Amino acid sequence: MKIGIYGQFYHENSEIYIQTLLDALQKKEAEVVIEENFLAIINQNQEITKNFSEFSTFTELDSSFDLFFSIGGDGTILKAVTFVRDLGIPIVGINTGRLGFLATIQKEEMTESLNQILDGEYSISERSLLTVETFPKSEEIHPLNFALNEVAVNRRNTTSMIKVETLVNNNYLTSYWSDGLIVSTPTGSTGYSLSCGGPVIDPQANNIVLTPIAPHNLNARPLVLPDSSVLTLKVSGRENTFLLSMDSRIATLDNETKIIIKKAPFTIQLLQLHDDSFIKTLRKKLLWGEDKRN
Ligand SMILES: NC(=O)c1ccc[n+]([C@@H]2O[C@H](COP(=O)([O-])OP(=O)(O)OC[C@H]3O[C@@H](n4cnc5c(N)ncnc54)[C@H](O)[C@@H]3O)[C@@H](O)[C@H]2O)c1
Ligand SMILES: Nc1ncnc2c1ncn2[C@@H]1O[C@H](COP(=O)(O)OP(=O)(O)OP(=O)(O)O)[C@@H](O)[C@H]1O
Repeated sequence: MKIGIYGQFYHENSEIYIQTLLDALQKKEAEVVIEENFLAIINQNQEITKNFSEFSTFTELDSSFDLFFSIGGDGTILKAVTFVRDLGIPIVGINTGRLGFLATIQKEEMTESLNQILDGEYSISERSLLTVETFPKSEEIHPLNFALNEVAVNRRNTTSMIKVETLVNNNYLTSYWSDGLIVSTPTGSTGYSLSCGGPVIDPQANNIVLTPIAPHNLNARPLVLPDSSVLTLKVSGRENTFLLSMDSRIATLDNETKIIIKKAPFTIQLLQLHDDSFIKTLRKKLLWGEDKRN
């Protein structure tokens, strides 16, 4: 069994979870490869007797890996996606962060969950992504021109609204006068899009959602589309530039840049324990069903 491990940060209670994971993998005689910066942080903070192999970029990973563990919160999982990309390696999120909406394992249930996973007792939740192309081409967005949660355009360095001219499959839809516009996947529908009034979309639904950010056109509402839709955006406004975000990554683009957003040709496999489900996550993380009247 060949395992990749990635984390962004190390804080007071990381040690126990990292050691628990390494011990469980050692018991299974797994080959463990740790992202080089994370390995350096671990070595600075805790005694590790074994010399682990390390990787630094996507190019050093391949489909021979069986699992890819992300130790942190959702932000760390989003960064882990930039290593795994289209390799089809199942991602296992261990939540040592705050919300941990995307995580597979909550730290309190780590040992039991790890045993199930290493015994193959899990399923895969396949998640669609979005890709972005711009004209003129922006080197800033490449090579990570994809997003698991959402692609968004936002005003930059101004309190003035931007205008987001939006076409769906080359048919003019509308121009959003707003702080910005979110194009979200089902996975991202519980992230930024939800905070801006977007709907929750089951990850198995083949949809995307356009959610405007504080739209001034008061009749503007989130729009759910088939994920086969190709979107063309063109931003203008008082400032000469605007922000394009892909999950946690941002780029500054010039007004009038043509942005093409469509479904990515690859998916991300999020590992899911047998007794977990999206519905259960809604209850656990968004506290659905917690109404005292129930
Ligand atoms: N106002 C907002 O709600 C807002 C603003 C910016 C970004 N975000 C989200 O944060 C993501 C980046 O995560 P980060 O940790 O780097 O940023 P962060 O540190 O600002 O945390 C954003 C919060 O959103 C949660 N989150 C991220 N993806 C989620 C998802 N798919 N479903 C439910 N909650 C999710 C994270 O757990 C975290 O609590 C973006 O992709 C975007 O979806 C939300
Ligand atoms: N800029 C930072 N500097 C230091 N530690 C950070 C920083 N950002 C996040 N962390 C810590 O690193 C861990 C992983 O961060 P990550 O962004 O993945 O999770 P989070 O955003 O805190 O949690 P979640 O995304 O699940 O709400 C978290 O426990 C968090 O406390």
